[in-house]
Amino acid sequence: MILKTENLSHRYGANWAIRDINIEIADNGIIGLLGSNGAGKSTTMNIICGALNQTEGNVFINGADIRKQPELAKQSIGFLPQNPPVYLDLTVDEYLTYTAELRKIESRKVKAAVAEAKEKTGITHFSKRVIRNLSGGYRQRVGISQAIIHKPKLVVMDEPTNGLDPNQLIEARKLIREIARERTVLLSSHILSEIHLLCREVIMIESGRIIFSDSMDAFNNYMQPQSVLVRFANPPPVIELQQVQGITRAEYLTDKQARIFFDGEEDITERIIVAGVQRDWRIREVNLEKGQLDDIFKQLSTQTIQ
Ligand SMILES: Nc1ncnc2c1ncn2[C@@H]1O[C@H](COP(=O)(O)OP(=O)(O)OP(=O)(O)O)[C@@H](O)[C@H]1O
Repeated sequence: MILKTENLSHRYGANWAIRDINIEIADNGIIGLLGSNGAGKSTTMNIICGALNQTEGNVFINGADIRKQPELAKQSIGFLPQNPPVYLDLTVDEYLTYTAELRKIESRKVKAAVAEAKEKTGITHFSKRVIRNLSGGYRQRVGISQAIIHKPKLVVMDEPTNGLDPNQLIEARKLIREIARERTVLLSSHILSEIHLLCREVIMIESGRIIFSDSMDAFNNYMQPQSVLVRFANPPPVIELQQVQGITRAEYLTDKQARIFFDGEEDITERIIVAGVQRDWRIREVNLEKGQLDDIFKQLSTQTIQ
């Protein structure tokens, strides 16, 4: 097991930020920690990485208890915090050499480790550049370099794609995917589509509790289309629409356009069109509505389905 948390709970003063977070990750790939601002993502990640002491519960990294065997546990984990801890006045080489030493990499192996981390993140050509003079995207790559310099089995990244411009975003996703080929990446985001793009599994956290934890495929089941927007030139009454097999409910949004809800019928558009032709509804437009990501987010946030 690469990561296991047992009933992880933390409070700041009197307020619980997270309660009973249980996570088990056994395989390589990208796992997403999804939650809105203040849901408890950073708290969870900081504890997993040993940067914050939990109030209750346990964290095991590759079998080692982060509290009882911190050095052993930290050999298997790399961390990219929300604000990467890069020293702006150091060059890339100086900074990575320093982090390699912090990671207790043997001195004769430091140079090779720095070179490899730079190569993996595509920053070799900036080796002598002072970090202050790098763009945000490249500073972040330096942050990722320090997170992988000791070749950990698990890399934790707190909102790694936040604040990047569209080009940097594409590059960052590519890099994260490459890094995850040989290890596990646990990354957080408050953006559903980001998790959707990158992750094999998703853990959703809201108000400090896990409300969903399963594969991205299982999550996608919540995004099956459930409604269809239909525009008619000759709109029928709702009651007539509801006579079509599979339609559970219908409502008019304008005098010509209706939102029609259906239940598990894959060929619903065909049925509507056939009925429309038979009954002269004169259908002008049919659009399947996939459950909006934000709707699912709200739906899951208000019910516990784990
Ligand atoms: N140092 C702190 N002292 C007191 N309360 C805190 C502290 N850090 C976080 N909190 C509170 O704990 C809760 C969880 O915060 P956390 O930063 O873990 O959430 P998050 O999901 O990472 O959100 P964000 O994306 O905004 O960082 C929030 O209610 C937050 O206000």
